[in-house]
Amino acid sequence: MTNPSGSGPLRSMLYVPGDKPRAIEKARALNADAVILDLEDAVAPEHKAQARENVRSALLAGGWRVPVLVRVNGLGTPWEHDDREMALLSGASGLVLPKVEDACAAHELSLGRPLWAMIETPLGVLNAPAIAAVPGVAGLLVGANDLARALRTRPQAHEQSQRLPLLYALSAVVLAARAHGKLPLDAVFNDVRDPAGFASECEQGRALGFAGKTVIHPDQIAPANAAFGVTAEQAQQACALLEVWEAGRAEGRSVVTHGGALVEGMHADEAREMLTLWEAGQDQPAE
Ligand SMILES: CC(C)(COP(=O)(O)OP(=O)(O)OC[C@H]1O[C@@H](n2cnc3c(N)ncnc32)[C@H](O)[C@@H]1OP(=O)(O)O)[C@@H](O)C(=O)NCCC(=O)NCCSC(=O)C[C@H](O)C(=O)O
Ligand SMILES: [Mg+2]
Repeated sequence: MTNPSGSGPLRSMLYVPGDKPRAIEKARALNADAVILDLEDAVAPEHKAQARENVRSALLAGGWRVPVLVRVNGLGTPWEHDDREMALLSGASGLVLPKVEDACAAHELSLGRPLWAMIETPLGVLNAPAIAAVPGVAGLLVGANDLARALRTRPQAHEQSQRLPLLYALSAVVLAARAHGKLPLDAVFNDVRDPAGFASECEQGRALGFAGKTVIHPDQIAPANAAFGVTAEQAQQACALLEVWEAGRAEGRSVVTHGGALVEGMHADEAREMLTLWEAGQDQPAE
């Protein structure tokens, strides 16, 4: 799925701690489809002010190839006002607001810049449809660490069943976002030294309907881009399906078969969407 604040895909969104200037500089050359400069949970209270200045400098310096969002501290914290002002005045592509629990919070921060609402509390999940409906909200990001903590679930204890304790919430976020034409982005995978686990979680996220994945380490970018992107083979299959579909339509048919399987209008739409994503992916630098 493509990015509402730009034209590219949003297969991967990389969190970068605002208090790590080296990581911020490194992020410029990485192939994530968007970068989130984080002022919230990755930054200790005593480093908040310095992190805000680092992020301000990085934004004002410019030269970013992809949208750069700022995750501000939450409403009601001592830092939220200064974070928000800095992000808006320094040219951030959008804001990420943590722990959004209702539509009012999203309205409050909807200031003409795309807003990405994090759903990471039980109330946030229950109110996700109203939050997604706020016009300035571009998408919903799942915060599975905070959510698991708040729900007292243990997703890791269910490795074989793949996030079973969170499945209801994950699907609720996808449903809410999709119902309002917004983008759902899957949660981070904490173990940066477990590529197999990460790939498997990406596959699950894609199957659930997420448009992409939030990531925390450079090594997670390429696998996320692959999992949420379109392969050359898939693009070829989409072209072949569309050929069969168009030929059927020219004969006045609205149902055809391709490789023995039913093809209707929604399958043709899906194939067109895949080709759009494929073409957008071709504009990105090679992995
Ligand atoms: C997870 C990490 C702490 C791992 O750090 P470390 O072991 O030091 O990583 P490496 O030594 O493998 O790093 C290799 C090089 O890559 C750079 N690097 C690492 N991470 C990033 C990054 N995110 N962006 C850019 N560059 C990065 C290092 O600087 C090394 O470079 P070099 O020095 O040139 O060799 C660490 O990866 C990290 O801090 N990740 C981000 C953590 C974060 O942002 N957390 C907050 C967002 S997630 C969240 O809050 C969850 C959500 O809210 C929820 O509730 O679930
Ligand atoms: Mg969180």
